[in-house]
Amino acid sequence: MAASSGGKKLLPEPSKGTSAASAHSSILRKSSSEKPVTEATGSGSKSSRNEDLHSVLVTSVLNLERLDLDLYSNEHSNRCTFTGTHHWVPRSRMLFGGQIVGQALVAAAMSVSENIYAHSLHCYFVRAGDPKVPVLYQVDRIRDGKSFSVRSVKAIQHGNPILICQSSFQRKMESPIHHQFTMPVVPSPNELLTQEELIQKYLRDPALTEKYKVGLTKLLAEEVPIEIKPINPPEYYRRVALESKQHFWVRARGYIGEGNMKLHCCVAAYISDYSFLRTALLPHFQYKVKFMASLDHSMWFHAPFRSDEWMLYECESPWAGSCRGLVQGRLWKQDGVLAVSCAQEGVFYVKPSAAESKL
Ligand SMILES: CC(C)(COP(=O)([O-])OP(=O)([O-])OC[C@H]1O[C@@H](n2cnc3c(N)ncnc32)[C@H](O)[C@@H]1OP(=O)([O-])[O-])[C@@H](O)C(=O)NCCC(=O)NCCSC(=O)C[C@@](C)(O)CC(=O)[O-]
Repeated sequence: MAASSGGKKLLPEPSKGTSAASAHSSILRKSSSEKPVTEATGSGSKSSRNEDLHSVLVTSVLNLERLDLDLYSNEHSNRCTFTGTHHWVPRSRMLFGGQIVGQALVAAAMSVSENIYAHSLHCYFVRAGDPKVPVLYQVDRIRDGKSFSVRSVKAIQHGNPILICQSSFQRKMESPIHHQFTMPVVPSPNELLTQEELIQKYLRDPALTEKYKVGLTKLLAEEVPIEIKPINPPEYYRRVALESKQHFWVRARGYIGEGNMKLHCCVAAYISDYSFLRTALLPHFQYKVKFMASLDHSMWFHAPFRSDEWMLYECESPWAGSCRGLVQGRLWKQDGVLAVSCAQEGVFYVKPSAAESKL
């Protein structure tokens, strides 16, 4: 059940001084009781996706259990992970950064009132997360002002912080000052293959070497809870220096439903870390990664969006050096509205790669 784990309803904590009764409904509960939504266009046509399907990101990966005031655990979603509902754990075997960021935002959002929304977050990944044990999320209520509230969340494992995340929430406010860049012109999602279809296409290449067949088959077996449609994906076997830019359409698998902006922000936090850092590696095909990890992750939420509808993820890396790389991203709605901006720095330790062809 999206709204509870172990039977406990996940209610945002009553802000101090107000009774639990006035606490707002869980940031998860609304989505599970919502009627299935029609497709992205909202055209009222019957959804072409399975209407009983809930996004696994909502029903487990971002589903926290309340242990005490401002203290949560992801044990339930971890249990799901260990009961075979596999969630994406990167090949680096560290706990996926996007999952910890998304869960930290869920925990922070449960401590603020319903009528204010996340507008930014800034995190540091200070230790590698252990996918084999639960994560505790400790929320510190830094300040509640008239228009803004600030929270600090510590994600803890084995008694040590693995992530520190500051987030800020704002009451809805209108302003005459507004501008945004123009969305890049790219093929629409229905003109493109999914990541899985692309891998199937590569695997049908009779000239592909066994080694790459094994790697691609492993990639295909990963149950990534995100649907991805790369735009102009590099030819898998071509070994050329590419510009440090990539675009792909992304959306959460399954539906989440209208109107639960806090939840869509948490899902976008998960999605934004997928393949983000690799943008900085695109020009450097002649090196093989020995170790790679995100050091920090920042997001700014500009306008309402649906993380279960196709969004264009525009990623670029303006700089890399000193074993670090900076990546910046923009999530665009299909109607051209800039919904989210992201930035992240990562650490890379590399070695020259053997100049073997994949064919
Ligand atoms: C970032 C650190 C590691 C810094 O912490 P630190 O203590 O300064 O770490 P370090 O620089 O001393 O070395 C850490 C490890 O890097 C390797 N290493 C070290 N130097 C070299 C070298 N010259 N050449 C090759 N390898 C090297 C080596 O394995 C070493 O491990 P150790 O030997 O100490 O057990 C720490 O703060 C940390 O682990 N933070 C958490 C990072 C994290 O978990 N990020 C989120 C997950 S990563 C992610 O989700 C993105 C990803 C990976 O999925 C991207 C993607 O897949 O697309």
